[in-house]
Amino acid sequence: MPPTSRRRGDHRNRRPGGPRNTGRPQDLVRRTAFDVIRAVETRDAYANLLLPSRLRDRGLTGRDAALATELTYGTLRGRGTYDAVLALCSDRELRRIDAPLLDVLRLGAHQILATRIPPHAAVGTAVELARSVSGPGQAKFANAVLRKVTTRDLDGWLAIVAPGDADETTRLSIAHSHPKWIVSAMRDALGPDRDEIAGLLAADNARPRVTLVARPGRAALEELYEAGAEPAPYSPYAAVLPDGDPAAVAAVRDGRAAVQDEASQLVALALAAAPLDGADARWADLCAGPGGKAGLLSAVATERGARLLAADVQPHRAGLVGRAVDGRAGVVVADGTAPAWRPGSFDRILLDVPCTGLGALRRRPEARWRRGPQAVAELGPLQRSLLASALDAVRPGGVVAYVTCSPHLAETRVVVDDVLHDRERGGDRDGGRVERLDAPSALRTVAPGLSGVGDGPYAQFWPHRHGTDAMFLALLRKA
Ligand SMILES: C[S@@+](CC[C@H](N)C(=O)[O-])C[C@H]1O[C@@H](n2cnc3c(N)ncnc32)[C@H](O)[C@@H]1O
Repeated sequence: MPPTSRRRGDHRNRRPGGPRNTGRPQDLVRRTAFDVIRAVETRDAYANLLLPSRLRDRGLTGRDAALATELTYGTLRGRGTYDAVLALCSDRELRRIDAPLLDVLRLGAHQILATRIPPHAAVGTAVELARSVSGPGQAKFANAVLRKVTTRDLDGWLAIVAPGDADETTRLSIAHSHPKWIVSAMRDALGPDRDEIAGLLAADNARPRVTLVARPGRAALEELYEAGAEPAPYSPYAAVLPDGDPAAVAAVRDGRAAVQDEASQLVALALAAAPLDGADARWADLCAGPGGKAGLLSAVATERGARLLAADVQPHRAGLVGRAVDGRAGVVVADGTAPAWRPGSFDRILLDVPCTGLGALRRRPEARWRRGPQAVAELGPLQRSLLASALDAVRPGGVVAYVTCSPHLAETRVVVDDVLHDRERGGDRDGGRVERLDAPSALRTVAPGLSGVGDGPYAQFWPHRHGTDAMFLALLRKA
């Protein structure tokens, strides 16, 4: 299949010289990376969802697929650093360069500065791509810019674009390719450990290991080990797949196991382990789509004689939850802020609210550029409303786990503290007192070796400490 499908006779928007498939796999690899990068920019596509289908469509497998993946992810992640370098190497301001050509330059800069591809090959293939995308004149321009990039290695460029005497936020932002607002937010979230910020930002740029969950009662860890997985450090149901395709593991294909970050497993397991007096049969997951945590929680609930109700406001995502729980939970399309259930209906509730996803930057390479700080403010009212509703929906003595895949304080402790403060003041809801349980202790009951998640009552995972996403957990018991 050609790199870019085009209807026969459709010459609209055709640029001089391309696109064309020369038949060389290396061209197809770079063209595939480029097309995914463009789709991320122009169609708000997600690289981790689009890339696998593009690889399949173009028949790229093995080393070619691995290279296309590295080039796509690396270019998207490193954009902040590469743009700073390209700005010095171009006699045109970056904002005056056509967006597709700028992406070719970023792809070239990534190959020159962060891969073992020989510089002349990186420049040559990028210039060919520029010719195909933008025409011969722009190819000359790309050649001039990228040849300048080859004059230094990455450290040499960093000494110029992110010098030691620059303001710290700017320096970290360029050196680790994170927008400045995220650097500031991460440093605030680290609090007293703020000197770990460089390690955290570096961890965001590292390829995450693939962690699997063996859903209890449905798959055993031994089955995953036999398929090449290795023991994982924390979760009793986790295994790490060092290489290979998770879809090649039979248990994953059957839905008895799944790809799931260890911190995501542990927050669900901590909810299940939180101390509770009285009835313990009705569990709920009020923001369940696409069903990762519901898949685990429903399996644990089934083993414990409890039943999970999993809800999501989006029908499509509720459908995915149905696949993950495979009959072990009720699944409904419901708005968690306007619940169809009566107050006090549940003994345990998982509330994994929509958030900026700043805790999962390792797995979503484009996410850091997609949203600005206003996204945090926009999500705040929904997060507060969902938590207030969840506290209404849990019975007195029951427990709510408030979870985010973001360490941003305005999405984590500030939301919890605000909602509890409102309830204490009487608010317009039932006003019952809420106790903050010690989340790190609850986590240690399921992962005894776990440390570094904070002194409580809240718990915060960190990629640079735990090799997991930066999940936040608050465990709240209604009096
Ligand atoms: C962070 S995701 C949950 C991830 C999920 N727990 C998992 O482990 O796979 C948040 C989910 O909340 C859903 N959501 C957003 N607003 C909601 C609302 N008002 N009521 C219920 N679900 C909502 C979104 O559709 C999304 O699927």
